[in-house]
Amino acid sequence: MHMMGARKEQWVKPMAIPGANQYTFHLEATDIPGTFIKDIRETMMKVDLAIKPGTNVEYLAPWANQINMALVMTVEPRFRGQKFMEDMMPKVHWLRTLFPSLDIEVYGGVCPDTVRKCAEGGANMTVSGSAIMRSEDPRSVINLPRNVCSEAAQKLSLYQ
Ligand SMILES: O=C(CO)[C@@H](O)[C@H](O)COP(=O)(O)O
Repeated sequence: MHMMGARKEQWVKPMAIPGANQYTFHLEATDIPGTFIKDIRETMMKVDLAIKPGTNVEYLAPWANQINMALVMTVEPRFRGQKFMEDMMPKVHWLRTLFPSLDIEVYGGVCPDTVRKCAEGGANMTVSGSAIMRSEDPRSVINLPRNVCSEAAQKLSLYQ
């Protein structure tokens, strides 16, 4: 679950009870990320921490060892079909360098033309909405990130 609305704290247990297994919240939306992480962890869900395009990635670093995944948003949260913000890739690369085993996701405007940039930056997970819905071959759009991310991860590990 990627929670973008207000009062996300109140939804932790209602999401866990029917079976959600991961809970993504935005760093910008809480003053108490540590408490929130602990509350999610207690439900046995994975903890994922997201940052919006305007947020400095260094604010995420103190929490990186307590989460399962960092989500670097490449559009402003809200609307489908926005343009991929390539200038977010340095954030992904910075996180990958500091936290080599952290899952890093990119979300927003990810399509066959942009997925390689995400993977080369260091993302190992991507989310696509519009690209799949608009494609005449949605299966290939779904499969491509898996192949591209795994190739890029191999290359990145060769350079380390
Ligand atoms: O939900 C959001 C952002 O909050 C939408 O921007 C889209 O769901 C992102 O996916 P794409 O359509 O850009 O792939």
